[in-house]
Amino acid sequence: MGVAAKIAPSMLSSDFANLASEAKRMLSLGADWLHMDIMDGHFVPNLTIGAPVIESLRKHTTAYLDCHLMVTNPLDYVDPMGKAGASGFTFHVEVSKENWQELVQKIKAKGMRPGVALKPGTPIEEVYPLVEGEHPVEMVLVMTVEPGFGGQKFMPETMEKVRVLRKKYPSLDIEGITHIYGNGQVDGGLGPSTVDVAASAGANCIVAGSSVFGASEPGQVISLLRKSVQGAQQNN
Ligand SMILES: O=C(CO)[C@@H](O)[C@H](O)COP(=O)(O)O
Repeated sequence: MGVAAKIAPSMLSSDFANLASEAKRMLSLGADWLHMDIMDGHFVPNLTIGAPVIESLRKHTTAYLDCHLMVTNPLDYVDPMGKAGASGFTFHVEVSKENWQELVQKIKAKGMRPGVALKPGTPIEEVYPLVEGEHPVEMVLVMTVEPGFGGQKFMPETMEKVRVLRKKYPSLDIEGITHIYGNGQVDGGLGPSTVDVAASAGANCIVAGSSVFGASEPGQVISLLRKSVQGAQQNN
């Protein structure tokens, strides 16, 4: 049995004017996590939400808020995001080469779960020290599109990274160890037609925005994504 499947609708594709009700709708349809895309208009060419919005949403839900920080200076966001009630804090390896150890320790001290993300062009080797460090990250987010926007085309070539990651860290599939090394998460362009590829490569956390929010029956998409992860784990 593999690491538990986590289906995380990307709230970037929701109606931001009705964020609390959109969040509740997703949870009632079976979502495990809510994926929150924090963008600073600098690390990526788009500007979305920050700690004040997380704080507002937190008043309406106890759900796991899986925050993906697409920002140039993640360290500046640790305190505000912790105070706001973020659950997971995933920063980008490309901007954290010098200070990831400090970052991880501060994220944990604020009661959040640290994760590291990498862009499609970043070699997977760059996250190894963070997974194996004295203070390890608990999730690796493999971007399957260039960060910045929802609704982009899935890049299948990124799947090799997921495969390598699963092979290198077989303990990822052992329950309990999960909470030390955590999950392999994939983000971007994932919908019913691409999830099987990601799931069979070893991803167990599935972030999907446009395919969930754009569906006439989003609950069916969430359950299909989950079945894909569970099916792939049974076949491995
Ligand atoms: O991080 C990002 C984009 O930068 C993602 O969270 C996307 O927003 C996922 O949305 P879809 O690709 O599924 O529409």
